[in-house]
Amino acid sequence: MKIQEKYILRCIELGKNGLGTTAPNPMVGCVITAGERIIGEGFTSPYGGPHAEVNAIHSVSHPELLKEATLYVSLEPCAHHGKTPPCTDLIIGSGIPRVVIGIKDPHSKVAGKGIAKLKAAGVEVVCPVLERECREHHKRFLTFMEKKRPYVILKWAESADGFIAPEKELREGEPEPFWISDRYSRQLVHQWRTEEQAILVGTTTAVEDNPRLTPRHWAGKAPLRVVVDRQLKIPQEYHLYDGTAPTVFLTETNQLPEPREGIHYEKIDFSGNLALQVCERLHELEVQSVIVEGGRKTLCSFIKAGFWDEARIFTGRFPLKNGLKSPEIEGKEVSRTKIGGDLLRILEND
Ligand SMILES: NC(=O)C1=CN([C@@H]2O[C@H](COP(=O)(O)OP(=O)(O)OC[C@H]3O[C@@H](n4cnc5c(N)ncnc54)[C@H](OP(=O)(O)O)[C@@H]3O)[C@@H](O)[C@H]2O)C=CC1
Ligand SMILES: Nc1c(N[C@@H]2O[C@H](COP(=O)(O)O)[C@@H](O)[C@H]2O)[nH]c(=O)[nH]c1=O
Ligand SMILES: [Zn+2]
Repeated sequence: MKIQEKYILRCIELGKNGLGTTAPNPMVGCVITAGERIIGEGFTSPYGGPHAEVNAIHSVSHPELLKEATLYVSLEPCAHHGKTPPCTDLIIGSGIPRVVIGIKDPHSKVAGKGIAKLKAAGVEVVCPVLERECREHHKRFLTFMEKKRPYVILKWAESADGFIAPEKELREGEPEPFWISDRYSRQLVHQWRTEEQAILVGTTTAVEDNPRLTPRHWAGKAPLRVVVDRQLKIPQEYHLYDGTAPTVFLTETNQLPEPREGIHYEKIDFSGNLALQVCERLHELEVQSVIVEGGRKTLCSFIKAGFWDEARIFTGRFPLKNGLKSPEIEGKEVSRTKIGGDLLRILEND
């Protein structure tokens, strides 16, 4: 079979339309070709809706062409009944003779069963194709399945001389964030918040900044707010208790306040490795990705445990001369971009 890698790249582009809405489902893309023409395309609908293959097959306006078509898909089609029926059944039923798959699905309910089912029905299958690109695209889902923890994105803003917060004297008055990065970076951060399932901060950040942690400057879904609060010292009149987004407090205390809508408490063990405890609990809660937005102690506990995948670091234009040092981190720098007056570096944990 002649495989056209460009159609798998197109699947990846299509799949990106599902960023932030499909989880815990993967954001799959699918292209159907007949000869040299694309006759159908689709991507995963928001969670609970049809999968990419179903949307692509239903987008074909001349279904008789399916008998000679090739279906390209970034991830192995499912073979099990989940919230929707198996995609393999629809592919086989529609008479598509060839399927080109980016990568196998590690989900225990699929893991090769989709490919086996297609082959058993006489469908010609090719897999993997552009494996590196498909793994990068499906990194959140794959990390969750393979490492049994969410994909972890560390994020902070540091001054030109490497501080993430000024000295206490500069922060008199109401608790609120001290802005180091500029408004363009802030908008980008709000976009990122809509792309991940959860956002996490440490106790001191919650107490000193009274953050909202919502994506107010970008349209999209607010992530689950997760706050480390061992002894529940964050005042209940703070924004994290305002009910504007579901919020989980990770605590060790049994004395929980009166229940409030959207506010949940999860007990974790604070005696050991915090990052490990957090990752295990988020895995149980089916959270596939989390942005850790500080502060220093919290970021350092994830770095020390090696539980991070990306670090997104803004460097502002101005020095602070003193204050709280930014975390020390080693990783492979994959990009450097100017965002307004700031420099954004992205590191990967290699
Ligand atoms: N520029 C930026 O991008 C950002 C700056 N900041 C700034 O950073 C400052 C806060 O940073 P920092 O003081 O390091 O505090 P953190 O926000 O990281 O919170 C640390 C606290 O969380 C609790 N905690 C319990 N166990 C652990 C553990 N194992 N690891 C980490 N924390 C644990 C502790 O509180 P307890 O003892 O009560 O249990 C600890 O003191 C603030 O001034 C904030 O404004 C914050 C975020 C981003
Ligand atoms: N100071 C600082 C950041 N601070 C982070 O943003 C949180 C505030 O979020 P919100 O209340 O939703 O606006 C704050 O608690 C901390 O986690 N972020 C940045 O991109 N740049 C900055 O200079
Ligand atoms: Zn499916």
